[in-house]
Amino acid sequence: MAGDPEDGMLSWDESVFRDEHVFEIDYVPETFRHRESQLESLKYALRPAARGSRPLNTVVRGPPGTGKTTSVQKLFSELRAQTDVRTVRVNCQVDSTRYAVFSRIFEGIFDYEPPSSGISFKKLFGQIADRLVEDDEVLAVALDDVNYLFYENEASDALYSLLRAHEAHAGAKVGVICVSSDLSLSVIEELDSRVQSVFRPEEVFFPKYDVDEVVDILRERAKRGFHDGVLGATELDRVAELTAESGDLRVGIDLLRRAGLNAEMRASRTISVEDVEEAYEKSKYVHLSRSLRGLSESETALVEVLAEHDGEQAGSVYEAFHERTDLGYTRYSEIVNKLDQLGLVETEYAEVEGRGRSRSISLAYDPEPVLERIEG
Ligand SMILES: Nc1ncnc2c1ncn2[C@@H]1O[C@H](COP(=O)(O)OP(=O)(O)OP(=O)(O)O)[C@@H](O)[C@H]1O
Repeated sequence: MAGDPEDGMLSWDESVFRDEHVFEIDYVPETFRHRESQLESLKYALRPAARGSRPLNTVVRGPPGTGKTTSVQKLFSELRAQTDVRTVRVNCQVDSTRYAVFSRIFEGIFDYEPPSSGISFKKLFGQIADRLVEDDEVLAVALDDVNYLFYENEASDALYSLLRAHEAHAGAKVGVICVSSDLSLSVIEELDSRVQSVFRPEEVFFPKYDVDEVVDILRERAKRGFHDGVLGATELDRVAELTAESGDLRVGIDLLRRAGLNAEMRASRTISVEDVEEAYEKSKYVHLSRSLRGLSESETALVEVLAEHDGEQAGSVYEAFHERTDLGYTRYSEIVNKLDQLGLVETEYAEVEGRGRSRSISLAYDPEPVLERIEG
């Protein structure tokens, strides 16, 4: 009977979870191992700020889910706790224009949002810089997922303003950490030459974790999140194997949570390999879900049209897109480029008899999981 501790079954008031929150996306882990050298390099770049000087600009690159954001957040919170350095992290997936980036910085410095209308960029920028000079404070800005600024063609303008802050406003000390998870993007080369001439960043690379590192990190997480004995070594190894396939630690964390829920569904006190395998059917799409969440309405519309017209000619895709959104070919092409850079679609130029070169577009995923996530 359920509830009898002898039969390994969970009763209603029991759970496999000690603390389910540790498997949530925004949880900042207490233990953060295997990123020692990257943290050292970032500290080196930020150290001048602690002395009241401008920090070194830095470009951080690495595939998704390799601890880039967590590293920056850890160091920023240390700086806030121990120094007067101002730190602002901007999520460029959400704030993907120069104006939006500076609005977020304004909010970070003044603790309230800038007026939503009628304030020019110049004024916004001026108020931020004046405040820094007045308070004699150094500002460290992390442009997280900076690749999104590139997709919107806003990266050069945003960086140019940040990098030249001290010229436009004497005494303003600003350093920038650009974080990119798009390895096909060479951050420095893609910037305008006027930006390149003032941008000589330190570079820090975050490689994928190997299987042993994943086991080590997830074991710790499981210890905090599950009760003793819930996750065995074999099951943990399977989770790590599946995680290392993509290299994204988020997959592993999501796997642990879902496998735990599956075990509870069976009213079992322990997670089985089947619970893990079943969980993977959903967890393997963690990256897809994240990419879809950051899309605008018209970008989502194109993904949806592609999923519905899977395998059809580019021409009919454009027509269906135009019908749904009323947008023209130029905007359509721009969106295709962005989805391509995000890895959501694959494009290929091919000779079409009698019509010259044309671009074929296909989804990088099966249509069903894509549609499920858009509709859900
Ligand atoms: N060394 C580590 N120890 C413990 N947890 C980690 C470690 N590295 C990453 N994580 C966890 O993995 C998840 C993803 O990490 P993070 O967001 O820092 O990755 P990222 O490289 O910034 O990813 P993206 O480029 O997709 O934004 C987070 O939940 C974080 O807590």
